[in-house]
Amino acid sequence: MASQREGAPGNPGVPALELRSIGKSFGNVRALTNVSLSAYPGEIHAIVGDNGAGKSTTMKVMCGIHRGDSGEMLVGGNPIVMHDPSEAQRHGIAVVHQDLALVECLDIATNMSLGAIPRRGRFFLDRPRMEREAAKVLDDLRIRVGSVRTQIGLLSGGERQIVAVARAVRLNLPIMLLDEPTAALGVRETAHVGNILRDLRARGKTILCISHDFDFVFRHADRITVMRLGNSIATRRVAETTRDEIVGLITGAIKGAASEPEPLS
Ligand SMILES: Nc1ncnc2c1ncn2[C@@H]1O[C@H](COP(=O)(O)OP(=O)(O)OP(=O)(O)O)[C@@H](O)[C@H]1O
Repeated sequence: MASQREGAPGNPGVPALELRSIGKSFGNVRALTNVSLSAYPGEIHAIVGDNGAGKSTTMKVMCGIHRGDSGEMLVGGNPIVMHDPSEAQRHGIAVVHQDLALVECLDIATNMSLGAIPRRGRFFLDRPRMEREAAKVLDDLRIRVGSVRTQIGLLSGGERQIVAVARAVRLNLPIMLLDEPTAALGVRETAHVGNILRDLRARGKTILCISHDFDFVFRHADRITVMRLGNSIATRRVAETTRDEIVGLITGAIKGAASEPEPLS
C-alpha cells in the first residue's frame, strides 16, 4: 500500500490520476489517438494545445462524460471505468467545466450545492446549512460576490467563473479538473483563481487544468502536457521549459519526445 509520504507534494509516488494510451473516435472523427499523462498529488498540471488538439475530449474522458475506445484510466493506481459523469465524484474527481454548468435561475448557495445538496432527513433540503456552507467556502477562498442568495443570472461572467471554481472546491475531493478556468476573468480575478489553485496544491490536491493562458500556466503550473492532433506529445516541467519550446511543440515546429519527467524534483 502507498504510504502517506509517497503522496506528499515533492514526492512522485503514485499518480492521483493517470491516462494510458487513451483513444476516442466520434464516428469517423478520431478525436484522440494516443493520450497518456500522469498527474500527482500536490501538482498543478496544465494541458495545452491548439484548437481541436483534443484537450476537451481528454477532460471529458477524465470526468466520465466520454469513455475512451481504447486505453486505460487509473485513479490512485487503480484502473477505473466510469459509465456516467455522476461517478466522477465517487472516484474523488471534481470538475469545473468550460460552460460552468451553473443554473442561472438559482442562487449562489443552491448552485454551489448542486450534486451534494445538504438534507434534513431523506427528503428535506437543509437550506440554512446550504447557505452557511456556501458562505464559508466563499469566505475561506476570500471570494466576494455578495449574498449567497444572489441569483447566478445576476452575476458577471467572471463572478460566475469564480463561483464554479468555489463549487468544485467545496466538494473537497483529491482531484480537480478545470477547463479554461480563467477564460472569462480579468487580471485580478485570474490571479485569485491562481492563488486558490496554489492553496489546493499546498493541501496535496491534484489539479489538472486546460488553459490557453500562457501567463497563467507559466505562473502557476508545475508541469505542462502538450497535446497535438489527438496525441499527448510531450510533458515538460515548467521550471525546465520555455514558452518558445511549448509553442514549438503545439505548432509541430518542435517534435515531442515520449519521455515524461517526474513531477517535482
Ligand atoms: N462530440 C463530438 N462529436 C464529433 N467530433 C467531436 C466531438 N467532440 C470533439 N470532436 C472533435 O474532436 C477533435 C478534438 O476536439 P476537442 O474539443 O477535444 O479539442 P480541443 O483541444 O479542446 O479544442 P478547443 O481548444 O478548440 O476547445 C476535434 O476535431 C473535434 O471537432
